[in-house]
Amino acid sequence: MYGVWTVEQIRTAEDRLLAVTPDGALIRRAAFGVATHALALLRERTGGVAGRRVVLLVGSGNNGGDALWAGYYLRKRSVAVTALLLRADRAHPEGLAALRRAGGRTVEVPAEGADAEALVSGADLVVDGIVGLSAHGSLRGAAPALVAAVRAPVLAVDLPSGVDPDTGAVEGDAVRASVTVTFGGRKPVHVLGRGPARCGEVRLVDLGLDLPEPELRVLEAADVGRRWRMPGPDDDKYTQGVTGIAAGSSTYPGAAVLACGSAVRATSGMVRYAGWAADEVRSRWPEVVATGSVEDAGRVQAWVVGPGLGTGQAGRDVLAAVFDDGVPTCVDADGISLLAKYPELWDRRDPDAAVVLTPHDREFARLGEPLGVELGPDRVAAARALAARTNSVVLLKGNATVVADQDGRVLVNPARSSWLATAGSGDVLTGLVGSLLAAGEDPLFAAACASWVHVRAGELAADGAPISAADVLGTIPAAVREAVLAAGRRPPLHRPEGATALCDDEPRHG
Ligand SMILES: NC(=O)C1=CN([C@@H]2O[C@H](COP(=O)(O)OP(=O)(O)OC[C@H]3O[C@@H](n4cnc5c(N)ncnc54)[C@H](O)[C@@H]3O)[C@@H](O)[C@H]2O)[C@@H](O)CC1
Ligand SMILES: [K+]
Repeated sequence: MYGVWTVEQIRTAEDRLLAVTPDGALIRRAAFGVATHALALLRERTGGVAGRRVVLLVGSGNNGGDALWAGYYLRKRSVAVTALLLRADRAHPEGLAALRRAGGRTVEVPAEGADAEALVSGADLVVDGIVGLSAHGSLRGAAPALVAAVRAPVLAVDLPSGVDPDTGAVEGDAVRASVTVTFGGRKPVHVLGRGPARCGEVRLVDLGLDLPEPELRVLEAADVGRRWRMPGPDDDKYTQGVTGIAAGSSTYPGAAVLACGSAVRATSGMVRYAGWAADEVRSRWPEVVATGSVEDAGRVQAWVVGPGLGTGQAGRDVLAAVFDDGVPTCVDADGISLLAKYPELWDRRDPDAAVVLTPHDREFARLGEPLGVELGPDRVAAARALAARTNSVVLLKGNATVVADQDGRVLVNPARSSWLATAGSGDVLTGLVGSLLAAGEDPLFAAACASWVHVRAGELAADGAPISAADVLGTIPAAVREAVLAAGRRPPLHRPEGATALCDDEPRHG
């Protein structure tokens, strides 16, 4: 798990450190880190560094100062450095002097006697020091044309210019980097919105900042693997948590089949189905105990309700019956629309039983609007507000998934590809959330671990080509296995000490 700090948190910590460090020491520390990563990139892409052409795009603040100082360090390694000054009158004076002293070339933009765009397109590496933490809005002035002329990999200083530091939003022209070198701690731009796609690989340079509790956290494979419920020698199908799925209809049986399948694949606990698609579920997943109604379903430790349920009276009755059961519940899709349409359903909910809501943007708006919660560009704030207002965990789907709980804790799962944007994908996610809730997981982590496995299973299934939601079901065990192994956990085979451990569903020989 790693932390993500807001721009304000980082600035406060930087100011405290600046007050007790010699003038310019911090910026040189940051710039040295940039230069180190730039050298590695050059070596990787061109096989060397001496004589390679690096162009610095330099804006008016300390971000440009970082780039200029990095240029100074690159000159020490005989790199040919040209700084394009977008605001020559406001370029960082010490950085500029240092680069010139070391033999770097500086060109004012618009360039006199030099074609700035040609310089950019002839570079082996471009360093983006246009704007950093003080950025507002998209690229402007000469910057868009220069950025469009780039042919080489871009190393972004702190963040890709043009991307909003606190939300990752991109509203116009913005840099697309191969590598982003950031300082002190990761910021929201590195994990939210369009940020991850624009940042490329994010590398962190330690500045020795004394940081508070992070605003957001990101789960990694090992965090998910540490929490995943694995059967022990005393477990049976009931003790691992029974997941109930109330989804699908005669019109939409697929939602039921997918949600059941994902719960079946995610844990070895039992799965019950209640609804109008019992025949379809049984024929696809014989291990599911399928009945026609929630009342007949038998005991479950958590419910999934909503996908394919419809938004009429019949769906309303199903949601009411699920709430009456008083167990942790994941409400998705039509379930969310039902809550928006029949707000009195909230009264049926046991306030002590966790609810996880998994809306996409339109469902969020439908539910949030009457409650006075708007979905603006700050998706973290929106998810937090809806979680507090509904006393629930809110998993807001999107390019980055934001999971917030009623206490203000937030976990983010940045997307690494977009293959999961396919029909039925949400049903798979819901089944995962339900199975983790049934296993007794903390609802915030149930939602976030489900999202991690969902994204990873999608990546494994896609492997560079389009996939169906059913394909994602197939790779859930591989994603779980990856997480469990990353956590260094022994798969549950109960083999004698010293024997090679295999996961249960790996082929065994001999
Ligand atoms: N505070 C510190 O000691 C440290 C700061 N560091 C660097 O300093 C950066 C922050 O520097 P600054 O606060 O000076 O500000 P920036 O360099 O981020 O921005 C400078 C100015 O650019 C202008 N600007 C805003 N949006 C723009 C846009 N879209 N296009 C063009 N210009 C725009 C604004 O007038 C802004 O004040 C960090 O991102 C980091 O790179 C690092 O050197 C680490 C240490
Ligand atoms: K930048």
